[in-house]
Amino acid sequence: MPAASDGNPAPGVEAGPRPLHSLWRLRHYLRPHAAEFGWLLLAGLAATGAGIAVPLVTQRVVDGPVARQDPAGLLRLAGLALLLGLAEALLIFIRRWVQSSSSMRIEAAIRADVYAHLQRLPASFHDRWRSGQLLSRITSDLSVLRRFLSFGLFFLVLNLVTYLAVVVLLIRLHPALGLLVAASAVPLFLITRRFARRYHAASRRMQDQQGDVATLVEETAQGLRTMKAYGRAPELAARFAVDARALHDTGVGKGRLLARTSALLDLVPNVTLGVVLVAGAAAAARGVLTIGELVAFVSLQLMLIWPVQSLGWIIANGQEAATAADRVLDVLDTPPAIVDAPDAVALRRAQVRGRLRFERVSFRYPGTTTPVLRGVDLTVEPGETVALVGATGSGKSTLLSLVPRLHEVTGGRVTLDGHDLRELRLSSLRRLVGVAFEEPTLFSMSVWENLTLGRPEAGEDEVRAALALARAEFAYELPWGLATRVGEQGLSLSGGQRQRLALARAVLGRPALLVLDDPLSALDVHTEALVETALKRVLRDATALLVVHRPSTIALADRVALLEGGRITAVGRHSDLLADVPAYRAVLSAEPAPAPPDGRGLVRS
Ligand SMILES: Nc1ncnc2c1ncn2[C@@H]1O[C@H](COP(=O)(O)OP(=O)(O)OP(=O)(O)O)[C@@H](O)[C@H]1O
Repeated sequence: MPAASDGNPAPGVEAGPRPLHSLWRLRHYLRPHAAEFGWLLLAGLAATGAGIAVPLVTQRVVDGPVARQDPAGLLRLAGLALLLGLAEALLIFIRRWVQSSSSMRIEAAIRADVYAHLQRLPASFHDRWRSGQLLSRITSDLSVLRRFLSFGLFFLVLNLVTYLAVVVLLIRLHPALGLLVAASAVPLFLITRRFARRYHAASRRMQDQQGDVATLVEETAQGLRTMKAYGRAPELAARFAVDARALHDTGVGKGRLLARTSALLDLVPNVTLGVVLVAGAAAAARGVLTIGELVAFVSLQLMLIWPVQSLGWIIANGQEAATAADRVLDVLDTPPAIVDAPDAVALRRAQVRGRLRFERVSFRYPGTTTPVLRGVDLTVEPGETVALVGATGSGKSTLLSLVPRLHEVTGGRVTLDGHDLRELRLSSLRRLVGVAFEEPTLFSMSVWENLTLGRPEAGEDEVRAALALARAEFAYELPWGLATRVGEQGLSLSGGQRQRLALARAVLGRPALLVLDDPLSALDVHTEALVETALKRVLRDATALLVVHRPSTIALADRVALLEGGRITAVGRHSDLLADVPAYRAVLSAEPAPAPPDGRGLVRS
């Protein structure tokens, strides 16, 4: 669900005409565990059977040995009742043992699939979805599903079977009273139907609100420093209070709904029991029913109280599971728009010369009407470095993101050595392209793991070379060297250090294409000069497209392309463009111009 509607699902979703449909669609996760579930159900049914048999034994005790004053018969039947009790306890134990392990495995399997699917989804999906909503789907929604699979579903079947079996026995014991008990299912059905509808809507609302709260907490944790620095903590706290209050209110509403329904569900069997006691006693007085039969009837009827009482809880659990399934399927149903073509080919590094061409490329972000790129033509020759220059928001980063196919062109094509990128296997393409984004994201893992993200097989020498190239040897000085875990998003490192590690990651394994979004922006002048020298060496081997914000970085490029209004309006050597293209001069003079120490940068026009 897109951010715009997160936490505020469409009424159609709330009123979901087939809330169980989504649950049913997840049935294939149960299939590998069908045998376990079969045994589980068998054990449960056998335990219930043993439980139901006890009142029937009691009937024999009352009408037999007790009436005839026969101690030997009494002992036999008491022994039988004891055995039935033991069997029931043992079967319940076995059921619980099996139950938890299989449902945990199912939860793990769904989680693995959702996670894998999230990784296949295009960047545009993640642009639109709030991370907290994804987080809550992959954690709390899956726990809800597990609870349903391990308890709700099981008890739903078991209690229904118990109910039917007991009602049949009751009708056999006394048809009229038995039918009265059977008729009590009608109000139960009406109560539960109404409850199920209302609870489904409340569950969806609550699960979406949980996602909103998770999003807010996550954003707060991520942007804590900015928020504090701007003194926005009170506003955030107020926003949190509003969201948390809404979540609380929905939770309380749900609780009340469940409580009201449980009270009604309680009432029905108890009223029926009262009627049965009176009518049963009258029947026993008339001799239509033996005392033993009356005792058995009432004991059996008491066995219905728990299945009926638990009905509210089971339906609530089922509805929550149905909404959880809805929400999980929201993700799983989103098609991974960027996938391998059926006949996609893999290119090896050695086969690639590295001629990158944009041919009449257009691009529009999903859900927007204005194209960001419109008919971009640009060729980067093998080994050449082209710098992209353009006003902020002109689409430079967007253009770069088309190379590793993070977004897909909406018109025209991008080719590598004449191959349309869409004809290449994604895995192959992404190994050929080294990328470093404007925001150098590092993950909560070791420096080594961060560096070898795209090339897990990289050896020590390659990593050393990449670190040297990016002037990131400081990594060896960290407390545990390359095994040092960098904090969440690498916050324990400085911006410049993070950027250098991200650069080392991009150049690791000498990719054929380098796509760097302002690779030197966070470096101080001294480090920038060092990295620049090193980068020049890397850039000699690779075809590179760089987004450049700072005039000094243009020194890295052989040619510069000016991006304006979604088109490349000028391409050439920096000095030529500077002399001939006023728009180029204007863009550069608008950029913050550091004074490069060696005067390589631009003279402001
Ligand atoms: N995920 C997105 N969804 C919709 N529009 C987007 C998205 N990302 C960027 N845009 C829009 O596309 C345009 C180009 O953005 P892009 O980030 O490519 O520009 P840029 O030239 O790299 O900017 P900057 O120099 O500030 O980094 C902008 O108008 C931006 O608002």
